[in-house]
Amino acid sequence: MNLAVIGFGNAGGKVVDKLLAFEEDTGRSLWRFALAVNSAEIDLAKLDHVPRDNRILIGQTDQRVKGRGAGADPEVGADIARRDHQEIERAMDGVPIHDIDGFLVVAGLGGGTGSGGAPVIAETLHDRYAEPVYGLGILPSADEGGRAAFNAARSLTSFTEATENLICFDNDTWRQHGDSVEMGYERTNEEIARRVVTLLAAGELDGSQISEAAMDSSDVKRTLATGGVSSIAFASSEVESRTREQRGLINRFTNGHEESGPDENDLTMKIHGLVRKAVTSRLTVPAEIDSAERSLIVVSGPPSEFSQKGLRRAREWLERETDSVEVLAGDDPREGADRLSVAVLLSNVTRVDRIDALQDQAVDAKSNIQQQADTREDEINDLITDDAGELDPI
Ligand SMILES: Nc1nc2c(ncn2[C@@H]2O[C@H](COP(=O)(O)OP(=O)(O)OP(=O)(O)O)[C@@H](O)[C@H]2O)c(=O)[nH]1
Repeated sequence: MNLAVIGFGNAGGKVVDKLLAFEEDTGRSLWRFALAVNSAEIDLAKLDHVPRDNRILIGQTDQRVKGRGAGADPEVGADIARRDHQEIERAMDGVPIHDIDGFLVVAGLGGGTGSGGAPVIAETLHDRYAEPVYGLGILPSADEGGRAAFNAARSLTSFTEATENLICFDNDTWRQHGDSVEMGYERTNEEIARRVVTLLAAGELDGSQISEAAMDSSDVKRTLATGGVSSIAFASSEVESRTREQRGLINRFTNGHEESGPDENDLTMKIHGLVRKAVTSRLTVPAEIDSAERSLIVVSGPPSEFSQKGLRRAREWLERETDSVEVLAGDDPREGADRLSVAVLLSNVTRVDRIDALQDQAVDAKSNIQQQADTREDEINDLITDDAGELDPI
């Protein structure tokens, strides 16, 4: 696919930066336009890959923001996104609209700018362009507290409604003991980029080789066109360089039509095994896979490692596991790649415990926030006046 990507807020910008870095490192070219929008000047300055002219500071004239962020208040994030929409839209004029299959809006949902602003910009894009708008929403980890859960649960509803599909990534699931916050984010952002780029680069028109079972961007679009929330599974294995060269040679002699031979069974098992491994290991957000409406398998790597039989078996296996006939599978040839990677999109998953838990935490937080607001004025009064009311203020 070819996409325009927009990062909203601090996490949104950092993840977009990583998506661009991963694209560059792996010789892909799926991002046809990248924009970072934030209310904190300092966060925009830290980005490495988003071009300077494509970094937009919003909310500068808002007294609550003044270039320093939305203070984890999504109402502020939504307000400034609405108020400064013209500036954002002006920047979006640079999108090569005839060259893209859709938009991807990225944000962390636990804060203010991304949580409130991303659904607003998704809706604006939806109204202005015919191309589909997808979301990538990062859920806060449980230990970030009630306010982050409250923001994320509210944003999840509006972001899902404003997009064709919201791919979720759960920080709680990917947290590791011993990581500092920044180190943890650096690592998780790389994991996000690996998964999202491997999945969405399939079918990109970049002049690279087209294989017999090549994934088409319309397949990816169809799988994403369900509405709701999605999760990505991923696994990869190293390609031994000698084997790669040997297979490449055989492929050249047989014009890529090698159907059987001593290696064919190995390749079939390898691809089938990788798909099983991906789906049974950690997903971007843990979900019951048989609740997915549609799925898509992308196998990416050197074409000498591909096996159509392996792909077919993997698809049949996933159809059984998801109890659905809506499973598409294809490959994405990357000559020279040193890994064989599999990304599986589980689209419109409806049983996601982590989202239920986030909503429970948000409901508790809402009643705490309400309770504290109700009693706060009395408590302040109690503190600043004497018990018997004998003292007069000056
Ligand atoms: N995976 C990942 N999550 C992040 C990162 N930075 C922040 N987050 C998550 O994103 C949420 C929102 O944080 P930010 O993006 O900093 O907030 P913001 O949208 O800029 O909003 P304000 O700071 O209130 O203006 C946090 O609650 C974290 O859960 C990151 O680099 N990677």
